[in-house]
Amino acid sequence: MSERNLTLLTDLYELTMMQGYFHAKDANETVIFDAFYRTNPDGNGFAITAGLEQVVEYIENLHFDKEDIDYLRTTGLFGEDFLEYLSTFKFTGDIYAIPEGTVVFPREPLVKVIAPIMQAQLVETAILNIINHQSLIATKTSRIVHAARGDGVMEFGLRRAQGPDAGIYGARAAMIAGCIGTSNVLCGQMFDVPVKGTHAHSWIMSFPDELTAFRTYARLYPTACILLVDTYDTLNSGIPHAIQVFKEMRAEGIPLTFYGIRMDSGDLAYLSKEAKKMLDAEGFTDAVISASNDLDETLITSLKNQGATINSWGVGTNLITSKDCPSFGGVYKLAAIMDKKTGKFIPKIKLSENEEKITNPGNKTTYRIYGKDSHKVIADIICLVGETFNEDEPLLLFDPIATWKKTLLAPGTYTMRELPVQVFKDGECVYHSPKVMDIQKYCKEELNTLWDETKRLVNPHEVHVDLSKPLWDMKHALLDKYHFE
Ligand SMILES: Nc1ncnc2c1ncn2[C@@H]1O[C@H](COP(=O)(O)OP(=O)(O)OP(=O)(O)O)[C@@H](O)[C@H]1O
Ligand SMILES: O=P(O)(O)OC[C@H]1O[C@H](OP(=O)(O)OP(=O)(O)O)[C@H](O)[C@@H]1O
Ligand SMILES: O=C(O)c1cccnc1
Repeated sequence: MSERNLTLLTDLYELTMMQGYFHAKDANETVIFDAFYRTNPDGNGFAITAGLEQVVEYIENLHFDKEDIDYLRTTGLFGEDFLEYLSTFKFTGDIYAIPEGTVVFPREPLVKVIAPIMQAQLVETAILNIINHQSLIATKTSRIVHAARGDGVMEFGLRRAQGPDAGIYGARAAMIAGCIGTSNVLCGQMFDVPVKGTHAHSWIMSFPDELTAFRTYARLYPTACILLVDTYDTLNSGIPHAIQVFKEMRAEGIPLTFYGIRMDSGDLAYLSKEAKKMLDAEGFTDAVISASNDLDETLITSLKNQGATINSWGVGTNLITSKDCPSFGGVYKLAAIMDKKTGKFIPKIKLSENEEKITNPGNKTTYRIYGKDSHKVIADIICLVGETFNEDEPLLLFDPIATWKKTLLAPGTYTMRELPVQVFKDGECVYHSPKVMDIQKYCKEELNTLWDETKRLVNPHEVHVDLSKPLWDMKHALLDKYHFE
């Protein structure tokens, strides 16, 4: 997969603009673009950024093959001199990004591209496509995992994903955000993540009777024996038959290490409580009681509140498609253009009637501020590259819109961490993507830095993302300039 050439995975306008820059402008003009999003998906209090490894692969493989150029010629839009230029095209710029699995908030540059304008423009679409998709699924998964309150959540969505890529990379994002395994075997192979599963109704239906189906499965997979109990009658047939098989295994001295039932229909709260009683009565107190059937964070929360005894969750459709929030609104905006004479960046701003949509200009970075004792996030601050902070001095934070709202952090009460890292330098990758399970561990630590109030699923407490005074001043100088011009 890493060999895939995704160079033409772009919107046509990126290429027509590129050709325009090639002819009409200095094609080597260095610019800065920021990829960021404006609103957390699903009304969540944060997002989890994901997809950087695939962005790195995309940038590393960026080149126009002969077939790509031949195809572009057929559109009739591009001149031979431009097509000739494309034949030697490669990415030569710098990229900074917030590592995968990090908790992020609106307006923070997740990826910053500093490159000649033709290169920086071309990569817009693919970067957004990759980051938007995986960050969406990672954020959705973190909500589902949160609702499960420590129970394992398995990703079962491949059959319902919007095509193979959404299945593979969605499962990757789900693993980053805390699933304990995926049913997607290709994802397991590609990213070295645990693959897990039970069996389908067809297994039961293919045998003359349920008991024989269960016995056969138990003999084949005694150490991972989760039996699907709802094919015929959960309480009167499925669970009694499962118990009978577990008893037989016990009598034969087969260790019951990981065993239990899965329910895929009916009232999961009622059925799980009944199942627990029946299993406990026979001494199977540690049996797994797993459930699936169009689950999501709301249903899992409801089932928990109803006292369901489910301790393992299989979630497919609603997770892999992020069904109730199908897009992550990441955008890619020009933030600065380098003045060739001075080598300094000239900040650029996109105006809007909607204050939230006015972009933050300049060459920026983001710092996270933590309470020194609590180690929890206090706020984030977007500032200009080169600004320095001293944790032994007071730090004044102010709301960038309602500027009278201020917080003064006393010296020694807070710590700061810069979020983005350098990923490409002069076109060379200088970043090593961690393994997915290591990103999952890091993501868990990240979630631990949030107060519960920010993690709640409905009306979470908002973490403020402020601007430093120099950035705020720069932004407002530009706003004044455009207002008066
Ligand atoms: N106690 C419960 N409280 C809230 N929702 C539940 C409860 N039990 C099940 N559900 C959810 O209700 C939805 C419909 O469940 P239902 O029992 O109707 O499944 P079903 O679609 O009839 O089953 P089948 O797969 O056999 O068609 C599913 O999303 C399921 O997860
Ligand atoms: O419900 P989801 O969250 O999407 O989880 C995946 C579903 O896929 C399987 O069902 P199957 O495809 O056999 O269809 P079913 O819904 O009719 O059981 C499984 O039994 C789950 O119900
Ligand atoms: O292994 C399972 O139980 C499974 C896998 C995919 C979809 N539904 C269930």
